[in-house]
Amino acid sequence: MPEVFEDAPWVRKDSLVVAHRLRTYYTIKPGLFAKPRYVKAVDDISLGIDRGITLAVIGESGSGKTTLGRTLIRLLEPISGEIYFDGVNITHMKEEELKKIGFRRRVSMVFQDPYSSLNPFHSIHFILEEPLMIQGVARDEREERIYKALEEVKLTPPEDFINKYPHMLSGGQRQRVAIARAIITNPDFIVADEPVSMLDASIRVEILTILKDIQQRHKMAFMYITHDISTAKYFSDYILIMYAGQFAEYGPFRDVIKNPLHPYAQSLIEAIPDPDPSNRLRERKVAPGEPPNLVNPPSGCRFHPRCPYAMDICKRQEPPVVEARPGVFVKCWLYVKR
Ligand SMILES: Nc1ncnc2c1ncn2[C@@H]1O[C@H](COP(=O)(O)OP(=O)(O)OP(=O)(O)O)[C@@H](O)[C@H]1O
Repeated sequence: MPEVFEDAPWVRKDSLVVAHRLRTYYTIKPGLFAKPRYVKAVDDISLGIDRGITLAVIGESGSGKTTLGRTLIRLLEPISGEIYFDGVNITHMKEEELKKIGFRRRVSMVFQDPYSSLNPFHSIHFILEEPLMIQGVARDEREERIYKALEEVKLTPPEDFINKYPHMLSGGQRQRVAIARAIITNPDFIVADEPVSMLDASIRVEILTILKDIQQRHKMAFMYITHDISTAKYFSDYILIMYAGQFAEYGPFRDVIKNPLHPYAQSLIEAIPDPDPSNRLRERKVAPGEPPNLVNPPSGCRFHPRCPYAMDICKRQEPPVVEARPGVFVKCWLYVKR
């Protein structure tokens, strides 16, 4: 049996990407002499992602998904907890060390906005060549890899695209270039942060299919961040539902979607549009109210002010994470045997 963390038994220690009790806070200084305050954007998250596996991270806007993704690839430094990548503790490594161990080559990110993520003054050729030059890849090999990456994202024939500039491409084509740039260094782990939310609905599936094909062909670990569960179904193996910077529910994707346990997960999943027209008038329970302020989150369970099942203990004490069904972990007092 692979070893798991005793206090986070859903996380295998030998996964490619491991986060253990991760906390990332932003510091805000309201004035020169005022005491700093902290936005608890990621507050005690543990997860593991294996090679060839996609974890969908779902939650409302402001729930800490982007902060989590950026922390895992060390664009941010956590204030506590640990991050392991391929067995190496990278939690507080300096940039030079991260480069030295090849971490920067082995991870990459696809951002939400294909309009601002590509430098408008650089040609597609340069955008794709730059990461390879930084790595010291020889010229002939660079050309070969640029062509291959464009073919992988189905921008073919590549000659039609390499000399173009981002403004000459559609939103979908730009996002394909962003994906090509993300995969050109052959990473082992990709964080895709809402990669299709700014694209026209008609091309979302196409882009998601490209991502899925690439992820499977190269057996990458993949983190797909979205607030839209219906897009995650295209390729997610596991799902982590976050609420207000914290863990709500984790488990196999289909299992959780079919039978969510956390009241927040239930309200999110109930809110997915139903393709069956006969169900369109069915009432859907979306949790009323707003997500909390993460500077001063509610006591106890952070979801209690919006929870239809809130009990006294939920207001007073933070719930532990328990295995409510085999393989499905929930941070909710409803499932704690007392
Ligand atoms: N640089 C920053 N400084 C201070 N607070 C920040 C910063 N970036 C994000 N936050 C806050 O941290 C919390 C989590 O934000 P984050 O962007 O990680 O959430 P998210 O779930 O990805 O939301 P979205 O889907 O809107 O991007 C929010 O309250 C946000 O306002």
